[in-house]
Amino acid sequence: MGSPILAPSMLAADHTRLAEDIKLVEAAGCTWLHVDIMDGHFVPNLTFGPQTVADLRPKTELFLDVHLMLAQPQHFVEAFAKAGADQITIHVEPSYDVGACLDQLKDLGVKRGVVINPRTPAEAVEPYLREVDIVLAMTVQPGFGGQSFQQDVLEKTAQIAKWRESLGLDFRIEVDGGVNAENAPLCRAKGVDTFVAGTAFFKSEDRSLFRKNIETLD
Ligand SMILES: O=C(CO)[C@@H](O)[C@H](O)COP(=O)(O)O
Repeated sequence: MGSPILAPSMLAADHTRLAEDIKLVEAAGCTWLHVDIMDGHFVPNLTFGPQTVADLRPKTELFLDVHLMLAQPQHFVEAFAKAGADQITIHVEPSYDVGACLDQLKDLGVKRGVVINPRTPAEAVEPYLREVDIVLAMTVQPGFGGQSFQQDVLEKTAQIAKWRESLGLDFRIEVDGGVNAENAPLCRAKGVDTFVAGTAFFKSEDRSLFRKNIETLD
């Protein structure tokens, strides 16, 4: 299991002043930024496009963890990779060739991962474990920030962590949705090493302490 990393979610930032809010992420000592891309089809909301990522790229050295919540991600991975994403994650639920899209990501030279929704079984990511840098288990139904953490998802992270160990792999396991300082230790105990937090990070009175609390979990 990797050392814990906090990835603040840009969804919870002020969308009219993203560059300034990213400085809050940097000032807290974070090294990652989670960027949610929504298409209004796979999820009932809209967020950012490749241009947003391209405009942010020269303004920060944060590792851009771009989560594509798209019905047809294969048509957009190149644009986001060229815009400067460091890592791109794609959902397994929509109808498209996930393996081929992971191949596209490899050719584009970015880190790559697969994502499952709360009600999608862990077995859905099993075929891809040897290829990915990260598996993201959503702890809320994707589409909106500020929802309640679904603790039963941790049974899946524990299963995925078992596969990671038995196969001798070193991909990261990430959770996203309702993550806070209270539930992060529970996640850690179930194999999680990457913690996305939107509301809990941006609303925190001491963001630096919030980061330290996550990134010093055993
Ligand atoms: O992908 C999503 C929501 O779909 C998340 O990344 C949220 O941005 C997390 O926000 P909080 O639940 O931490 O407020």
